[in-house]
Amino acid sequence: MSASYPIPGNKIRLTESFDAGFLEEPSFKAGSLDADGQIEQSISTPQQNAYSTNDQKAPAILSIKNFNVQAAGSTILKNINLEIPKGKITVLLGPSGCGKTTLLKCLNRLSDLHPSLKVNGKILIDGEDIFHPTQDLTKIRQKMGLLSQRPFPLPMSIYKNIAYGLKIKGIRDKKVIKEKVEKHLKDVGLWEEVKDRLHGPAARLSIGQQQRLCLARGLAVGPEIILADEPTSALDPISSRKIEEEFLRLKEDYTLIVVTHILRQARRLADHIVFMYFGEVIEQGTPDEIFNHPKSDILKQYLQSGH
Ligand SMILES: Nc1ncnc2c1ncn2[C@@H]1O[C@H](COP(=O)(O)OP(=O)(O)OP(=O)(O)O)[C@@H](O)[C@H]1O
Repeated sequence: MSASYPIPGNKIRLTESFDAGFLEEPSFKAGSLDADGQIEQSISTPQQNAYSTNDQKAPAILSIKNFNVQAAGSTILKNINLEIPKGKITVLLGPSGCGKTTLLKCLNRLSDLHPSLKVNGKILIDGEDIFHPTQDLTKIRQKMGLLSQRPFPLPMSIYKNIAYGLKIKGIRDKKVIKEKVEKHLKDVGLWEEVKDRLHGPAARLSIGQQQRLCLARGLAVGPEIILADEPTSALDPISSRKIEEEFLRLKEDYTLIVVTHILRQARRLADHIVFMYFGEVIEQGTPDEIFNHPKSDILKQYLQSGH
């Protein structure tokens, strides 16, 4: 894969776990920080702080204000100011290592799992700062569920995977659980495919089906916002399109923030696109603004590279 723009250093992978329903991953392991300071590079293009020229009527569900993340003296995210519109799909776009995943994981405070990350600034949901010391972390994570790159169904039946999410929400009534299992499987377009084997192991589903199951389990927790980190990267094209279709339907009831570096996926999904580079927001706007009228040279180069 060649690119005509410098790719940010990316020697550390994030593979941490999340306790509230969307995924159960192996525990976090951090390697050494890229020492060459590339991510300290400053971008000359000014950041646009308002979200979209065309989306300005959509209320913001999430406000990110003067938000910075540092690790070992290097800047990973620099002065991020974003308003995430409610009931829309916001896509975080940018080359590998530009900080998309870090930003996504700060939104539901998975950053807490990385003592090396120093965070400052504010992320407001319903007017409350999620980093305030008195915040209830469980509530934050219930509001914002994360769907990861690869599906991690729990080692139990399809039915129990969803029931697990419902139990996190405090639902115990068996009749209600049964109804909601069906509802959430329908929400993700999986019901017809699994209704005759609900008590079979989730692990026997295809990877694409497992990803939709994890999405359904996350929905059962009752989030307002769905965070998705390259949710189709492990899937074949047909399964990927199914996830995209479900996302487009889900935005009627939820706000989605999706990390991708697949340009065509961003075009298909996004109401609003945030282009990031070296830890900064370079440009943001509607797909038409970003793809047909890019302003900054770096975005133009990125689009030309086809990544
Ligand atoms: N816990 C951490 N400690 C130190 N550095 C980190 C940590 N987490 C991420 N980084 C660094 O921050 C930078 C941004 O990483 P991040 O995973 O957010 O980028 P990304 O845009 O999501 O990349 P990709 O598309 O490859 O997933 C990288 O250089 C990465 O090495």
